[in-house]
Amino acid sequence: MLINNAVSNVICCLVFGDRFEYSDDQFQTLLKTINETIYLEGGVWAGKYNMMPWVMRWVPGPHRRIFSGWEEVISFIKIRIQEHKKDNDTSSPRDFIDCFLNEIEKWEDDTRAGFNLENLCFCTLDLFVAGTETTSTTLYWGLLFMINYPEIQAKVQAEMDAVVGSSRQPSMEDSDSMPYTNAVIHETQRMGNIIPLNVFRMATKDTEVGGYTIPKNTIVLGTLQSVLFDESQWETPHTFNPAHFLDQEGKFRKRDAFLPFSLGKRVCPGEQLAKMELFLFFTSLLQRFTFSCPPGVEPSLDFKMGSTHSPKPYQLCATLR
Ligand code: HEM
Repeated sequence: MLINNAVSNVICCLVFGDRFEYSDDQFQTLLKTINETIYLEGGVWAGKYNMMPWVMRWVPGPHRRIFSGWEEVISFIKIRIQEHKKDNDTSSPRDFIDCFLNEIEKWEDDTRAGFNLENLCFCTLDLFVAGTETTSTTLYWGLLFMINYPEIQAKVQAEMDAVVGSSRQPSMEDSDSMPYTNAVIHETQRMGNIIPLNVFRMATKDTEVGGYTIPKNTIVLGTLQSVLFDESQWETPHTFNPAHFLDQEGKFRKRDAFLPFSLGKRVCPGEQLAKMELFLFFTSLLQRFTFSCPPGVEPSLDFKMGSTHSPKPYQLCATLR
């Protein structure tokens, strides 16, 4: 929960202009709701609902919690928007909501521009949820890989000690001097494969792709798992191997098949922010702590599959370095 809250605070500052304390029970409950709802959305009950909504609407089951879950998050956002409306100073926007409110005012005569309160609510929801869940889940994978592969963790820490030391915090400027750590973070994203099926999209017009015709309104899934584990692209696709991102001299190398953020027009708009967060959180944690399995517990890479592919809850020991 601490990592989830810390990560969420980054996007909360940008969107709501505020962070939430680790002791804020209401916010902790909201994070749990987001977590559970995203899990349920990828489950079998949600699948049944999508196939037969006219029947499933009346059938009891966990799929009903998906609706109440999002209602809870939307209510939270609506309250924040109302608060912003009360004290928004158009000459000095504080955050995403203020900027959007200014655009609503600017475009009030043109309804086609799309700047209205409903869109503000759903754009805020997208940024808040996407910015919270994905980066947290990637960090859970990162720490899980570190307790499964302590020798890799030791190499990251050795690089950290040489480049950053222990008296200051790591910064993005250190990133280029830390190829091994960068390779480990990239390999975490590849093997963590947190959005294997990508986000569902729909063809807006008849389209030709690779000789196939995709009629208008067809739902399209550009699966990311197929590239992240492509046997023609990766030397050891099913093994956690930071060398995938290192050349002969140990320098960082980019790979064409590294597409956890997808690509094209709908590529993740949070890619750059997420990359910064992953580097800063991961390095700050490994600078201060060594992570290991609790005594008597066998390390495992068990996962659960909802809308995201995430590790099953696990315990770990954090020993101060
Ligand atoms: C490790 C972290 C992240 C991963 C792996 C990730 C991955 C993705 C992927 C695969 C998509 C779908 C792209 C497509 O449809 O082709 C997406 C969409 C999106 N992401 Fe991220 N994301 C991450 C972090 C973030 C962050 C921090 C934000 C917040 C700024 C964010 C905001 C969004 C939004 C708003 C969309 C929907 C964009 C649209 O509908 O056009 N993501 N992300």
